[in-house]
Amino acid sequence: MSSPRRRSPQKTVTSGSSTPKDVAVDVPARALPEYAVVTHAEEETKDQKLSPLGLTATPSEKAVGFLTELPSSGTSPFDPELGPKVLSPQRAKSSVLQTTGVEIAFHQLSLTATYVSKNMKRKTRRILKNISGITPCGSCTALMGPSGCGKTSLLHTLAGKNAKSKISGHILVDGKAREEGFSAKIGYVEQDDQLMGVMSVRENIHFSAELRLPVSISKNEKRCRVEDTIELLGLWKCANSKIGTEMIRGVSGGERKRCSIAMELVVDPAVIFLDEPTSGLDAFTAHKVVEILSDLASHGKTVILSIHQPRYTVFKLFDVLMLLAEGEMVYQGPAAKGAEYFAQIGFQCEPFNNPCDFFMDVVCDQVRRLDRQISYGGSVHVQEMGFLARSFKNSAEGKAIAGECEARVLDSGVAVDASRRMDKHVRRYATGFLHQFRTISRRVFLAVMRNPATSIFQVLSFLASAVLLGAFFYGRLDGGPTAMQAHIGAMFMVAYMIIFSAITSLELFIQERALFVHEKTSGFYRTSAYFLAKVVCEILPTRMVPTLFYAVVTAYMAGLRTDFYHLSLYWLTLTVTSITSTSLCLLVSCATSVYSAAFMGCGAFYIVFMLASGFVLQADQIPVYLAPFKYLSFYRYCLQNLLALDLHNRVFDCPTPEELMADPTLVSICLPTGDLYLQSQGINPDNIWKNIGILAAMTPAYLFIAYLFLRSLKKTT
Ligand SMILES: Nc1ncnc2c1ncn2[C@@H]1O[C@H](COP(=O)(O)OP(=O)(O)OP(=O)(O)O)[C@@H](O)[C@H]1O
Repeated sequence: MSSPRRRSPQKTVTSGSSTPKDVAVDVPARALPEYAVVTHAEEETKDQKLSPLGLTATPSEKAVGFLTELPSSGTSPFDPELGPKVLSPQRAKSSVLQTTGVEIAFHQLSLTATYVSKNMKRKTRRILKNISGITPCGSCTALMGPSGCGKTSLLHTLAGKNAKSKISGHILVDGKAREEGFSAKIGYVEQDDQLMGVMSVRENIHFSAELRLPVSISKNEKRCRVEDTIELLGLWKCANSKIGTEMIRGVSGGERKRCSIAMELVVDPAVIFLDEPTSGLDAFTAHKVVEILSDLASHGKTVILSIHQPRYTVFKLFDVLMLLAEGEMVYQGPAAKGAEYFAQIGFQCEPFNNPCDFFMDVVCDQVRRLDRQISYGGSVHVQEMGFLARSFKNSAEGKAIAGECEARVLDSGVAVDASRRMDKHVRRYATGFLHQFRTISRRVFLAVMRNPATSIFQVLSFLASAVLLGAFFYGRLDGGPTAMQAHIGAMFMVAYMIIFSAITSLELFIQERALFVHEKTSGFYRTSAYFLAKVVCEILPTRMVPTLFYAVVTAYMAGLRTDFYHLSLYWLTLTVTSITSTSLCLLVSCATSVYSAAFMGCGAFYIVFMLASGFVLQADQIPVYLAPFKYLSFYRYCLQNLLALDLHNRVFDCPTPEELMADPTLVSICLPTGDLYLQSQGINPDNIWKNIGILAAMTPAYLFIAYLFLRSLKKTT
């Protein structure tokens, strides 16, 4: 695509196919939408319109001023389906459209991230540079700009989701500092849909309602809200369909996105933030999604979204456009007036060019030239650097916005930088710990049951390995001359399989990590409630039940002791070992989001614990500095128990020297009694409960460290 041509300032917009390319004519833009300035007197009439969602608009409190020029209603010239629909009056009273939006103003807002560079040096980077802006109440504001210009960072900052970066400047909500509990008033839709794949659309929305609506709202009312949201977003056809996972076919991309919006809308927020809600959607679906958002704005909600180069029919739906480049504001105002503004500063939009493509060409061209000059080591020409940002700052529009923002800050009396301190308190939970724990537990339990990887495959894989192990040792664990070696080998393998099978749990948490971070930062629940529910409803049952099958099958097939005492202690030892090794996996998966790193980390721990167990190398052969691992080795405690249970009071028929002479294949480790072997390894058969106690005590220690890691998980910006 060619670079946009910069010309001397003109106040007109070129238009029409018959107009020669470079001639400016005085006609209103051919494809720019008609805009109507809304006054309070007209508002009543405007609010009677039927929106594309089919709702009768509720009175909205549109701000007055240049930013309130809202698109007039009307059928899209491009899409006949977008015309008004007639609906029953009941739907006009949707329970999720009760809260009207708020105005968000930000003044001199800067964001500086600290990060560790490739050469391990601590560096800082200014992502947003002293920008000011206003998103009026009941408007649909689009943040546009090239990749990396700071759209997501601005969304995060306004939503109070920036946990690590340094923020300076002011953020005002309806002219006041963001108050405690601001997060309860907003909805934030991430770029990647954060939904529970094994749950249905309705269940996902219900989960959000259960946790984010106060307990004072009755269950019935919550259900009504869920149904209203489903109705409003046109999700009734797929309401009972699962979202979908790698193994379960689910709903379409557009339905997923609408479900994500529904999860936020169900709490009736005043503001909805959306990070690139159309990414990955086809043009028609993207249009439908933005149409819904625009409609929510016309019903009073404040909608702020980031978007990449939308097509014109989508662009027409935006009320306010904020164009960013390199962390600076290069245009802000009515979306329809963008082309006019750029013409004023010398960039002319060609006839039939999509204004969005044009804006992006202008901005990207500046960024490209900057990049080129920087990468060739040349100095950046002062005129070019920040030309667009400077032009906007000096323009009448830019000055008007800066003036408005400053006036709001002065009126509010909020001290400088107060917003950063306040960010720590914007999150407040709508429900208590017990309610959160119950609701999350229900979801975790359902997810475990519905996910074949945690339910049927888990049991089948334990059964399969038990049958295989049993088959190898079938008939070998008698009291014959070679049996002792077989007994030791069998116990060694049983412990090995139980410990290494825990690695399957790594993936489960890593997959859910982004969902957890989203829900945590959106104020769904406390980390502790989530963590406890995960341990009680996922880790415990998915380890206890399969190990029961494993214990029974291996004991009977291999010929271990199967009386109640021995079998139950055998199962208990395997269960606590499995839970402990799974806790270690959880710890590692909380510490890193990279699956291969977590796999290697866990594998390394298991190997070290095996080597330090005293069965591979004798205890006194382990280097002193590695000796502490002996005490942490759950492999050691598990194997000691398994051997004690199997070999204590067992007698072996060892070959005599004569028999060995006659049949050299009988050469093997053989002691006349199992107790002699236990003694040689320093295993006390009376320590079975002690070992189980030590294994059980390790679990909370690992879980506590995992919980601390989980608590520290935050957004990276
Ligand atoms: N924690 C951080 N440390 C260092 N740099 C960061 C951090 N967070 C964001 N950035 C950088 O800040 C810039 C803006 O990031 P941001 O995600 O806001 O851009 P964006 O406009 O949303 O991009 P895209 O459209 O590609 O999603 C990027 O160059 C990004 O690499």
